[in-house]
Amino acid sequence: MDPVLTPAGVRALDARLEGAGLLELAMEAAGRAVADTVQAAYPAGRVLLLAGSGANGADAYVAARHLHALGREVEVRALGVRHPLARKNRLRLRAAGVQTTPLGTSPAGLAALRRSLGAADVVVDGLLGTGFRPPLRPALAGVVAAMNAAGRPVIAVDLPSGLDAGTAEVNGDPVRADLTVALCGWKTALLFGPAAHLAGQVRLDGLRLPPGWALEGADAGAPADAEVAALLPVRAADAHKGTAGRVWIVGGHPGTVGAPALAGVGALRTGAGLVTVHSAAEVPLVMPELMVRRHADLAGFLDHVAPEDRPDAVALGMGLGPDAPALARQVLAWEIPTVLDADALQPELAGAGHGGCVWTPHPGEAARLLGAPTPEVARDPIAAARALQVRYGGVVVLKGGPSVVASAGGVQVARPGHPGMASAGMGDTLSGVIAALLGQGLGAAGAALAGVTLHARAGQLAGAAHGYGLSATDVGAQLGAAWLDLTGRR
Ligand SMILES: NC(=O)C1=CN([C@@H]2O[C@H](COP(=O)(O)OP(=O)(O)OC[C@H]3O[C@@H](n4cnc5c(N)ncnc54)[C@H](OP(=O)(O)O)[C@@H]3O)[C@@H](O)[C@H]2O)[C@@H](O)CC1
Ligand SMILES: Nc1ncnc2c1ncn2[C@@H]1O[C@H](COP(=O)(O)OP(=O)(O)O)[C@@H](O)[C@H]1O
Repeated sequence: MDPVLTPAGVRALDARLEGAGLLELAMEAAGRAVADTVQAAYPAGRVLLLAGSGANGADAYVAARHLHALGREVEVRALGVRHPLARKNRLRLRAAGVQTTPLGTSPAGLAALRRSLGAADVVVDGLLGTGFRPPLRPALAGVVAAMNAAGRPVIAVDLPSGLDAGTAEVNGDPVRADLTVALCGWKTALLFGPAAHLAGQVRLDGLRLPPGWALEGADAGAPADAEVAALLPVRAADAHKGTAGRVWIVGGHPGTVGAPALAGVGALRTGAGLVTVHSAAEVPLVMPELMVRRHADLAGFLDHVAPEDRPDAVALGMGLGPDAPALARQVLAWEIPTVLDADALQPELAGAGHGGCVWTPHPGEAARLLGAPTPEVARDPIAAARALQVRYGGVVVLKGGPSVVASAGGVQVARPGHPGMASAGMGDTLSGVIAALLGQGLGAAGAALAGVTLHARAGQLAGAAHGYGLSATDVGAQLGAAWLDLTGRR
């Protein structure tokens, strides 16, 4: 599990590393990782490294030393040093034979910088990392503008300078990186929204930490594929449809009858043994394996389901219309594993969740549930998911690219899917996927995390064939392959 760290989490980790005498080693590993990335991605040509005065700059000095040792032509332009390890690593760099040039911010200094940028084949941005507090001071804004105008490939150390690590929002005009080497953990800015677009391709590297060190102070965890795969059920050879999970989909309303059908496909393709769609509307039979039942009085039907006839899991709300909250209350009273989606995501259900339920809002629905503007949700999806979980109970999946799963046990950020998934019906499929996993015995948090991961993987597989023409049906068709892929059996 990789940690997702806030700036405060980084400071706490810093203090811990320093206390253990490991900070210098962490910096050495960080700089080396940056140098290796430069070498792998841009193996030839002149490297310009820009070093700030804090530890981010120190990492750049270390990277310069390693690149020099690899035989690369390096130029280092640096601000004054404030951090003791920046001073130490600058001395080491000089001792290794590389002189540094002051990074001036006056018109003459910027002109010199532009000449250096013009002569560089790749630029390393080690100006500002997690110690940056917005807004960017005007003196450095000129430096960043020159970097962006130069059009050279940029590799950022930890995060692009001018990005506030703790938010997905972009203020001002930060460095636009092609690659970012994240150190010791992910940051919100590297994962979500417009901030993440500025980081380019992100790879996590640096010092291997003792287990739990970074996670202890982390805002969230980002699980590896193997950790998610371990959650998936393994079916006995003599399993039958009655033991593989009986799932009900409750949704559909005139005009939105496709939504429950897509959820049904999602459930079938995620291994549910028996899937029945219950609707007040006429739902199309998109797969003959689905059972579809139309009810003139859906509430009355739910009222009269005997406990022994209830399914193993329910997904409710997809295209269900205005009666969704009342119907949700009926099903929640059964206290069986339940996914609540779309029309069931209403503020009046605050506090109605139980330990077996999963709420699956997208940012707009999350904003409605929190009574907050959507940009506030988008700014910090981890905080929003956590707030939703506290208010609604159970487990919350805040959907997006990537999705966040919040439970009483903590918050996890799943792997992202494919941008082609930004199309109608994708969330409906996901609700069926999660319900199928609940029906196969996973707990709510496990089903939510495994569900969004399978769904995202299926999106990637289908996206490779369909690009932006991706449809929820295409994603549904790849769910089985995604399962095999995630478990390494493909
Ligand atoms: N444990 C880990 O994860 C490890 C982390 N490591 C590294 O440490 C980095 C964090 O280092 P850090 O804390 O020294 O801060 P950093 O990002 O260099 O910035 C500080 C400088 O920014 C300046 N500054 C601030 N705001 C500004 C503004 N608005 N506009 C302009 N300037 C502004 C501020 O200036 P001052 O206020 O001092 O004048 C100060 O000089 C992290 O990103 C990673 O690279 C690795 O070494 C390995 C282990
Ligand atoms: N750009 C993207 N990258 C990755 N996944 C995405 C992206 N856009 C949307 N998704 C995924 O697609 C689904 C969209 O859900 P939702 O908006 O509820 O769709 P609908 O209501 O039309 O069914 C979510 O699971 C989300 O994670």
